[in-house]
Amino acid sequence: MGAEVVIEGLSKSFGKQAIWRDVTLTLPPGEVSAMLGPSGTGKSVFLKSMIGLLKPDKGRCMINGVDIVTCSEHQLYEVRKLFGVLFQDGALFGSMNLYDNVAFPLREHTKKSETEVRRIVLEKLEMTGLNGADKKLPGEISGGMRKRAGLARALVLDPQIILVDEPDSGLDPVRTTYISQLFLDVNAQIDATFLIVTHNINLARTVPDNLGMLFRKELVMFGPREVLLTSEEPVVKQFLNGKMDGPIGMSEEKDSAQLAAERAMFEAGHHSGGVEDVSGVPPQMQPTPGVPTRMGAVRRKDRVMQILSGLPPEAQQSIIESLSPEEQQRYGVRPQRLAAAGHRSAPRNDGPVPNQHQGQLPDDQVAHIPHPGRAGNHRLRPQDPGSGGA
Ligand SMILES: Nc1ncnc2c1ncn2[C@@H]1O[C@H](COP(=O)(O)OP(=O)(O)OP(=O)(O)O)[C@@H](O)[C@H]1O
Repeated sequence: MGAEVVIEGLSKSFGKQAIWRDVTLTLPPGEVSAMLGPSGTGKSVFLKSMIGLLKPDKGRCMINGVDIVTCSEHQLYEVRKLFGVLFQDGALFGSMNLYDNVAFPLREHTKKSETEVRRIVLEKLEMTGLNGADKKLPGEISGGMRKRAGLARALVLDPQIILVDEPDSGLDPVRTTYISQLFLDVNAQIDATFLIVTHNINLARTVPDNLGMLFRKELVMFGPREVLLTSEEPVVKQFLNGKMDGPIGMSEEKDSAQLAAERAMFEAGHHSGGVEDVSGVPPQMQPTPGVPTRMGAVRRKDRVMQILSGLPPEAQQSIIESLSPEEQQRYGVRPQRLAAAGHRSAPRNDGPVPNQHQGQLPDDQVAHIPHPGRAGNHRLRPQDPGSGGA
């Protein structure tokens, strides 16, 4: 099973420029998580901080009991072996063919024989759909193939955590879906913990188990996908819909004057972009038939049902509706439309909520997002969990 990553109060700045502060979240082992955020909000910096390529100013990032913010160089070297990283362009060596690119970490970091190296390289090339492409140079293949080769290389040291930086960059929507399918298939096969950084809304809505968003130097939210996808928070809705209407502006944020001027313009009929209203929780993509069951998804179901009563009502409903009738019976929950007809819809176990920040966003973990033109901070809050719903 993949490693759990526990991040507490992590902050990063470059000189006087704060990138993000006080980020707290847990990547559950073997689950697929994604981090959204407008350009420049520090998503890549976040990934680099997780593998110790950049040093956060404060906070903790615990992996298998080691805090990579304060650990020794030797410990960091060991922890890094747990990671596989897929960079935007695959980060392949242009002068090496795919075989040598994929073999590189094995030759560099292990004492495996060339026979063993060959077995592993061919296995990973097959796993990523690159059978027969081993002699090609990176310059001779498509962007999608380069990304798959980058993934094959990220897999050779049997990583427990896989970090993916903008997998859709340079890819058309169909190829983006194929690489998303590959992530889920690989996750099912090796049960590694995934964190994907992306702007791609299709991917964000259909691939991960958990979703988070960075904005205005804060983690706006992080938790089960249903929480963000049903959120009424303006910044989240605007981002999911790709419209100009909302707090995100050309260079990340708008001041109150610009916000008001643009609002008036859109109310007067100016097109705010986007073609349709993106809302709700679409079904999650599944591993390709024949690929093993995703154990991360199985564990996630139990985990989310344990924290269900602490989630916003809309998210609770979506989660309940995504369960089969048998699962609803097993967990003792029913969809709300049945509740309206007099049935019970809340989980029967209303005990303590473990690991609350995985969705409930309690007061001390809700991001404080300063809104321009308002006195004090506006707190992003889920709807009151007690105000209805499941
Ligand atoms: N090594 C560095 N030194 C100084 N500033 C940096 C460094 N790396 C990143 N930054 C700054 O940190 C900010 C966040 O950059 P980052 O690339 O993480 O954003 P991002 O959210 O990944 O953006 P995009 O979605 O456009 O890739 C930017 O303002 C960038 O200029």
